[in-house]
Amino acid sequence: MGKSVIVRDVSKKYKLFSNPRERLLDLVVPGKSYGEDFYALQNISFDVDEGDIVGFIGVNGSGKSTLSNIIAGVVPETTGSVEVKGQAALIAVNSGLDGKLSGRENIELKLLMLGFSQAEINELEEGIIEFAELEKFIDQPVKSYSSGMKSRLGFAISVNVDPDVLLIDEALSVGDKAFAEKSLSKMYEFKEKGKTMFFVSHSIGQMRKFCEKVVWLEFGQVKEYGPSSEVLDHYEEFLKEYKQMSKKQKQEYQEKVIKERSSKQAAT
Ligand SMILES: Nc1ncnc2c1ncn2[C@@H]1O[C@H](COP(=O)(O)OP(=O)(O)OP(=O)(O)O)[C@@H](O)[C@H]1O
Repeated sequence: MGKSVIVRDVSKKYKLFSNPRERLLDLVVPGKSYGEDFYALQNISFDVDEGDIVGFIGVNGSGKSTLSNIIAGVVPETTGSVEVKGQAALIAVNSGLDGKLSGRENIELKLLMLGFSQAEINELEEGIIEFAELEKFIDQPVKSYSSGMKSRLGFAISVNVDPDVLLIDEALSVGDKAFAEKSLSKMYEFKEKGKTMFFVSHSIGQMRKFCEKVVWLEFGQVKEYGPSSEVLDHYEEFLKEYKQMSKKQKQEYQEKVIKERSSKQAAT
């Protein structure tokens, strides 16, 4: 079996500004940099085989969504590289939908951007609307949709384009149970077809059931990558302690992890 996704030394740097003025100065003053560099991801590397189902876990702010967005090609990496064999599609709450456009227009726009012809779009459109259960609302602007409706639309588009790599970012946590079950069975269908999938969730139970491997991200770095049962056992142990921490202790813990990581990087 070949490699499906190769992530090499990927870092994502954001600039953090303490006020709007600083952001503006950074934009307009030539040759000077304002704000503070912040690495949402730092030197991430791992490989995924074709047909693997990989979960991303980690506490809030660990970089799970940033990494999914980079693999999907929605957000560019600052340094490093990501190779994806075939086409990747991301399903995330609110991702890639334009609120001003109707549901139907969003479907058409997304498919056009993915390179489908008008004839192919016509063929796919009704199936997507039906899967999303949005027949009555499909010509309303997406900004009037509930988060569950948006998530159903995003899910329906992404699974119906039949991508080689599917990334699902918390999309099953919103919306109703019946749709979540329908989505899950679609995901099992993908699994049967041997597609590569990434799954971001805070639900360890869902992840145990569905994922074979898990990447545990800790504030921008890979803490562990391996068979899901093993990594999830370790993560659960960690969470027990982490949940006991006060807000201040959590902050200090995060700062310590980032500091250690940065000094390790500086030393290499
Ligand atoms: N556009 C941005 N500008 C600045 N910082 C950002 C931006 N996007 C994300 N970040 C920061 O990067 C870090 C990682 O965010 P990310 O959303 O990837 O984490 P996550 O693990 O998905 O979190 P959660 O579980 O809360 O969804 C966070 O500290 C976040 O504040």
